[in-house]
Amino acid sequence: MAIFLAIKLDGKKLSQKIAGQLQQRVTKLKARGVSPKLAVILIGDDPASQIYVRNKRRMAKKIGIETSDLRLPVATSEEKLLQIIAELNNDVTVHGILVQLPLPPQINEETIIQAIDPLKDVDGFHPFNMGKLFMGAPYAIPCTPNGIMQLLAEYRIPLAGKKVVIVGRSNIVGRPLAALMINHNATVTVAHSYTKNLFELTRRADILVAAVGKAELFSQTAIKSGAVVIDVGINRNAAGKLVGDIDQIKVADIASYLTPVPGGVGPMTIAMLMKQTVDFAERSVK
Ligand SMILES: Nc1nc(=O)c2c([nH]1)NC[C@@H]1CN(c3ccc(C(=O)N[C@@H](CCC(=O)O)C(=O)O)cc3)C=[N+]21
Repeated sequence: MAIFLAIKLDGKKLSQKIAGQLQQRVTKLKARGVSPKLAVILIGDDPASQIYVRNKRRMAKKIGIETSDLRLPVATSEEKLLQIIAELNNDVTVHGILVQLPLPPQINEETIIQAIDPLKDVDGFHPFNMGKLFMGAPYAIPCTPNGIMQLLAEYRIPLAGKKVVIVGRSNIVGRPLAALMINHNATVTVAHSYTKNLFELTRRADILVAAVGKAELFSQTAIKSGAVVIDVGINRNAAGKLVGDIDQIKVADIASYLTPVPGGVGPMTIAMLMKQTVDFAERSVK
């Protein structure tokens, strides 16, 4: 039996390298009188969103991107949020707008996403941007899928003709990642909660992406020897420890490459958010 000791796909390290490159671009922009600015709106206290906000602010500071974090009470009305978005859309000093998901039940997610100016939509969730992405001509790209693609490129992992299985069909990860993988000539299968014989399917993947939010769901029997494994999950296990959707210790013995949790996809999501903000700021002066 072939025993691989998986090579770590180090998102933390790559995110720091990207931060260094962005720092230089920001310096140039500032010399031209443009200070890249990202506006973040957080409603309520979703735990994953809290981690995101904290790490985001830290990386923005390091790069020199201005952030304005707006924390609103859980009871905020849809009307109020729409009014704030309209102000940010019209504010020429703001280059990127991000509304943290999930939203409380009184606010319609689709209405909010459609209210954001597509040209300031750093998440890439607006139907304009999703449509462009699915047509193979993206403008803004959702940050987590983009981070995964950058990580695979950094480690020179080929995609053309590869069997990619994505587990999870969310608008944030699964669907846009499927579009990106198709654009890179992979053969893509998207699995979800109705998929039958899930592990039989995942065992055939050259590249497996787990984005279901179930602590350590995938172990050795779910993975082909030598597969590339991407763990998008952020879960707490019974002991309260931060774990992914992959049983990391067991899968490290058979995968060829594996993203750790933490330090894999998470930091790449933030790096891509920063990159997209700088991209938008540069486009505003070109
Ligand atoms: N509109 C919107 N866009 C999002 O992209 C979005 C969102 N809403 N809502 C919440 C989720 C969650 N999310 C995370 C991103 C990075 C880390 C992250 O930095 N993870 C570190 C955690 C390290 C630590 O524990 O501090 C890591 O994996 O290494 C976590 C969570 C983005 N999301």
